[in-house]
Amino acid sequence: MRHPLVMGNWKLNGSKQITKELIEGLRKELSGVDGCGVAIAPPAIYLDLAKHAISGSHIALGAQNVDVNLSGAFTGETSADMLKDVGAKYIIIGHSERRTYHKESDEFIAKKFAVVKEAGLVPVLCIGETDAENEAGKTEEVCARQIDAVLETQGAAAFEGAVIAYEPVWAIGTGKSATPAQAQAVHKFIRDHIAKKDAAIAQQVIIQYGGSVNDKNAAELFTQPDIDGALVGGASLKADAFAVIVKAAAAAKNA
Ligand SMILES: O=C(CO)COP(=O)(O)O
Repeated sequence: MRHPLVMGNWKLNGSKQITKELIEGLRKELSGVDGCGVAIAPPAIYLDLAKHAISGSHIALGAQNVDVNLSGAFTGETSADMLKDVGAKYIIIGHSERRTYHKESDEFIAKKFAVVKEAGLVPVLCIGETDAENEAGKTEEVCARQIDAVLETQGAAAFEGAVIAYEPVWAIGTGKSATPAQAQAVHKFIRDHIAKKDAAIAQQVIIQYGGSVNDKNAAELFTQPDIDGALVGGASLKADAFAVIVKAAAAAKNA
């Protein structure tokens, strides 16, 4: 039985003060909420502070990126071992903002996937099509290609305990979420695509939806059978809105 996971991707936002206050707010709002995994991914520089602030709560720590190398002359990078050392568990890789602004390729992201698994951490593999690809009817082709980069190099077993986040690029930060039916169709395609290699692995993989998820639209998204929580950007910066999303996922799970 899959558990939903709601994860906040803070992106390039926050400060020491905001990190402490946001986590304090989340702890209050989420106490007693059960049935849904919760994680936050603050900027790397605040991970250690966040780890202390979430201590004793159910909130897990995530990171927004990782390097493919474990150590050495790679100025400015952060390794999987370092993320593990500070207590991060869920590592976002392949976010569309990194694919776009940092020209990360499917192959490079697949290497990150392997490094994260090797460190015993959980990859959160972001995939999704652009507006133009969507218009051209290439959604499934793009998602399959982005998943195949991992499937064909590491096999279906690599997805055991892993998380996939379907984030259509046109829905990110636009206020224009995919409809529950649209997202469900793609989530089912993704699960079926993995099932062609290994049905059991496909059944257990968590597939989050991401892209303009907020406190108003979350509950309906979570009624869909293949939507296992969400990767939340903007709304994860407000404790009350993020808590509503977590509670909606927990309620859908317990329904
Ligand atoms: O990119 C996202 C999460 O990784 C989604 O961002 P928004 O929720 O702000 O659209």
